[in-house]
Amino acid sequence: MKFPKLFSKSSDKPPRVGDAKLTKSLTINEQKQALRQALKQICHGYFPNGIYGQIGIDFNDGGFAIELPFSLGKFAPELVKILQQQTQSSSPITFIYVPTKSNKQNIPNIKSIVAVASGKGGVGKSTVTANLAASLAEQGVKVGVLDADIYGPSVPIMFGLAGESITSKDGKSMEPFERFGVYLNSIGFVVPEDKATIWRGPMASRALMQVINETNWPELDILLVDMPPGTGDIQLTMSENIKCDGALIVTTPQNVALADAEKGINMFEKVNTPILGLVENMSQFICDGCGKQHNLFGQGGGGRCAAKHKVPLLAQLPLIAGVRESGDAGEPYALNKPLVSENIAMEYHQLAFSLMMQLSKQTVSVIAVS
Ligand SMILES: Nc1ncnc2c1ncn2[C@@H]1O[C@H](COP(=O)(O)OP(=O)(O)OP(=O)(O)O)[C@@H](O)[C@H]1O
Repeated sequence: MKFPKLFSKSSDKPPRVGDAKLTKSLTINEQKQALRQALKQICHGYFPNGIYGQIGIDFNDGGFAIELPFSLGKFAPELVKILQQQTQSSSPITFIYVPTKSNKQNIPNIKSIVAVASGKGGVGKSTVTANLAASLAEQGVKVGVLDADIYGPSVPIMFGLAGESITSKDGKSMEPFERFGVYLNSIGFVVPEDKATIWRGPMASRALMQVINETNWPELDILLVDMPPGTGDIQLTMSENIKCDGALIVTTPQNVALADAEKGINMFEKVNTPILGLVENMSQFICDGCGKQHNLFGQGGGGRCAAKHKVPLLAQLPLIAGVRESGDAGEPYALNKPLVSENIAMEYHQLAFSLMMQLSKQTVSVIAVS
C-alpha cells in the first residue's frame, strides 16, 4: 500500500517549529519537557492535532525513548525526523509501543475493550469496525473483533468467513478465527445464519453471553465490540456486562441518525462508559463523473453533535462504492492495494491513532508518566 507523503493532509504545511528546542544547555528534564511539547505540536497528516495521551519519555545512552500508547509501525522514521526538526536536535529518538491497560475487570487476555455503537441501524458501524480493526492490525496492534450484533452479524461476510462455524479444541471454549491479523468471533459463527434473525429472545442472549465469555482470545491489546444497533434493553445489558473502557459512536450527518447517536451517547454515559469519540460515516460523496462533492446526508451534523456532547469528532469518512464492494467481498477496503484506496486507508490509520490516544486518556496506563 502506498502511504501519503509527509504533511499531505494538513494542506502541505511543514511541521510547526515552536518553542520546543533541545539545546545542550537544558537539563535532561527540560529536554524531556521540550520533547513533550514538540509531540503536542506535531501537525502531520496522521496526527492533525498532535500526539497526546499517556506518554512516557526516558533518556538512555544519549538518546530519548518515547513510550506511546499506540504503535507507529512503519511511520516511526517519519515521526523521528519531524521531532528532530521541531526540536532542532539530532539526538537519537526511538518509539516504544506500550498498550493501554484497562482499569476495569475485563475479559481474560484483553488489555482494553472498546464498544463500537450506533443509535441507528445501517449507518456503517460494522464497516467502520472492520476497517478500523484492519488498520490497527496493520500498525502492529494486537486486535480482535467481537461481533455482538445479534440482529444482523456482518463480521463473517466482511472478513470473508461467511458460512464458517466456530471450532473448539477442548469442547468448552471457542477458537476465534484470524483474518488479516485480526482475531474474530461473531454471534454469526455460533447461530445458524438462517436462524439469526428469529433468535431475538433469551436464546440469542445466551448465545451472545457464550461468545463474550467463552472465546479463547489470544493476548490482545484491544478488542472492538460491534454492538447491535439501538439503545434498548439488550444494548444496555450488554454495555453493563462487557465492561467497556470506552465507546466509539458511529453516525451519518443525517438528523435522524444524529438523534439516535445522542441516545447512544446517553446510554453509555448511564453505565459510566466514556465516549472516546464520534465517527461521521458517509460524510460526503465525491462523484466519479463530475468530481463534485455531494453531501447526501447533510453537512456538519457530526461536528455539531460532538460539540454538544463535548466529545471529539475522530473522523469524517466519505461514501465510496469500493467500501461497500470490499465489505461484500470480505476484504476491508482500508487494506486494499490499489491507489484508489490511499485516502481512505489514511483516514482509517488516522482514526486508529486517534482512538488509541483517546483510550489512553481514559484508562490507567502501565507506563509511568515522566
Ligand atoms: N463509507 C461507506 N461508503 C460506502 N458504503 C458504505 C460505507 N459505510 C457503510 N457502507 C455500506 O452501508 C451498508 C450498511 O453498513 P453496515 O452494515 O456497516 O452498517 P451497520 O450500522 O453495521 O448496520 P446494522 O445496523 O445492520 O448493524 C453496507 O452495505 C455497507 O457496505
